[in-house]
Amino acid sequence: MAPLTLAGIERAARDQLSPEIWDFVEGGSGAERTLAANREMFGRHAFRPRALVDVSVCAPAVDLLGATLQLPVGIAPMAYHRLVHPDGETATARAAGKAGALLVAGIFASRTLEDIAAAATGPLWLQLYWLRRREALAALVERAEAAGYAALLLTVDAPRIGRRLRDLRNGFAVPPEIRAVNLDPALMAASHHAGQGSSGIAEHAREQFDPTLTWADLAWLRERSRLPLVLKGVLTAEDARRAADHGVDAVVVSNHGGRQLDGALPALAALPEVVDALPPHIPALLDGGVRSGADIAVALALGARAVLVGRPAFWGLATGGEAGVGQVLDLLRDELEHTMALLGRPSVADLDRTALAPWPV
Ligand SMILES: Cc1cc2nc3c(=O)[nH]c(=O)nc-3n(C[C@H](O)[C@H](O)[C@H](O)COP(=O)(O)O)c2cc1C
Ligand SMILES: CCCCC(=O)C(=O)O
Repeated sequence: MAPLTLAGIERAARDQLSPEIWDFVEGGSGAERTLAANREMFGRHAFRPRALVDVSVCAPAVDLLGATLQLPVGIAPMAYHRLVHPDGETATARAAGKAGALLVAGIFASRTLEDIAAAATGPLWLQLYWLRRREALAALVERAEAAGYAALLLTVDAPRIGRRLRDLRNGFAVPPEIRAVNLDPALMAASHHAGQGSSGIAEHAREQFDPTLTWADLAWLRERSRLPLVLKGVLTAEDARRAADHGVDAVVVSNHGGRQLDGALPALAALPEVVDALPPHIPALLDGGVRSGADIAVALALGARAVLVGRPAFWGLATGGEAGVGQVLDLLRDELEHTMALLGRPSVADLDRTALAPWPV
């Protein structure tokens, strides 16, 4: 029987992957408090269903940066999809396209930007980290534009890599056959060797990520590209206002799936203050702990335009390649439509804060 929940797909994925790769995918930083809290926050909300509403058609489509998403879901940027399946990002792209979802390809994609774009049939964005080697970034931006990427997403919560204790214990390094093929191998060498008490990922970031990045640097990206700019990793009203002041086109409310600052606000808890601080024309997306269609409904009701899912896409990819990612997205769609119907809110426009109450116990 097909899995009935994402948790079922998660269990199957665990059986497929080596313990080191499983820990890299599932793990958070520090005591994993933020990782756990991302999930727990969804349980703090109760739905306030309305009766006697015609719900014969439930339509979860939304507009995002000029495109229509049939499903208000994107696949969060994740490094190295080939860690969990030999097809990697092209399989993810095909599945996202079929489901009407967005794919955010990562700067550390293990397939070329051009191959991913060729496989994509829906909206596609490229995620960037602020590399010291700015000419490598400039080259990626140029390639992304030429290949038809629709937006650039800059991740701003990772001036260095969080203390991911599982990876440190495992001495995690990216296996040599899996490569960030869009970057010069010399730039990526550190990722493939774990130093004493470190991980390849952490070493690589120490060497290559530029922690001097500030708001003033956004102009550099703007000068090189006319693509919309999205910031990922905004958790406060202050930063939301600054993003708006700097002409950012959208933000992702995110703590990087609990992998960066442990103890940081759960993403869902930060969402209302960010939404309230942004002018209405700048959408906020949310990621971290979204594991069901009901979770998506909660995020939309609190003002998110769409959500991103990270780990669940890897569970699907690990268990069934393109079809597995498709299964994850189809399940999310079924659950979301089901929630909208029983909640008496058949369109996304009906999903507002009146749909929720604090869980009463
Ligand atoms: C294995 C893995 C790799 C990731 N790689 C990146 C990355 O390269 N760039 C980035 O901005 N975020 C990265 N993230 C964070 C995701 O984009 C996203 O913020 C997070 O996974 C959302 O939480 P969720 O996994 O609970 O859905 C990664 C997350 C995971 C699990
Ligand atoms: C240097 C690769 C970082 C990938 C990442 O962002 C993550 O694992 O969360």
